[in-house]
Amino acid sequence: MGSMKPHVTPVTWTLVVPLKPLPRAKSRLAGVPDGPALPALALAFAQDTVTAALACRVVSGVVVVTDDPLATGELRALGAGTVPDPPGGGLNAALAHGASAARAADPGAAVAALNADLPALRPAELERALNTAAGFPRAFLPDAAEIGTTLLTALPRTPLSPAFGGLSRARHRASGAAELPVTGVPSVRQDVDTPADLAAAHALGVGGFTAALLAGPVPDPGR
Ligand SMILES: Nc1nc2c(ncn2[C@@H]2O[C@H](COP(=O)(O)OP(=O)(O)OP(=O)(O)O)[C@@H](O)[C@H]2O)c(=O)[nH]1
Ligand SMILES: C=C(OP(=O)(O)O)C(=O)O
Repeated sequence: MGSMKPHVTPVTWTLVVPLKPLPRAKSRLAGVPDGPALPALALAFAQDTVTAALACRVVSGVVVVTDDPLATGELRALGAGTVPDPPGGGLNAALAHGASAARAADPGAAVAALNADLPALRPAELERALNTAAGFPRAFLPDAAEIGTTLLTALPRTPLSPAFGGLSRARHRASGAAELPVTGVPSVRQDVDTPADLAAAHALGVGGFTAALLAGPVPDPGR
């Protein structure tokens, strides 16, 4: 006798992670007194993001889009693939290029853009967000500040159509993407742009690369 459970096709995802050249990254963290150098911090965030993403059971691969030579080597060493930015394109062109590269390698790939600044990312929380996203052609997760986006997903044969930057939550919603009805995934939403974000990520628990850089007291954003 057959099971009464509905048949659910498992979806595995190729994640596309954009990363600016490290010397230009994380400019809004510049106010942290006595903090680690910003390029080192940006690399550690990306290393922790990629490590957690590759440990997620529903992630089949990670493609980092970056022009940074140091980050390219370090993230490939973790098991990510890398592609350079298309010339002169900016963030959304980089993401579209990464999604194209993923689908050139696997035409049936489900793809998702994930920010590189999620140092507290937990594989189990990412899995819950992605499993929820499997129910929508295109979907997104707003960032902790509720105005931006940390994750944008597209099922096979659906264009990713990224519209990141600034007030991207409203832009992604207006584009027809579903806002993911998932709660309890703070680590997927906690991007780090400001000293206050860094303290919030630290409270959630950051990965090993970022923790090593932050060894010692966390800078107090109110100081
Ligand atoms: N490949 C690529 N990634 C980008 C580009 N612009 C931004 N990113 C990445 O996109 C994500 C969000 O970027 P932003 O918030 O604009 O930049 P940021 O370096 O995180 O922070 P700020 O310098 O403080 O604005 C981060 O993972 C960035 O590294 C780009 O032109 N190319
Ligand atoms: C680019 C974005 O992120 P950030 O908050 O890092 O600017 C965004 O949220 O669309």
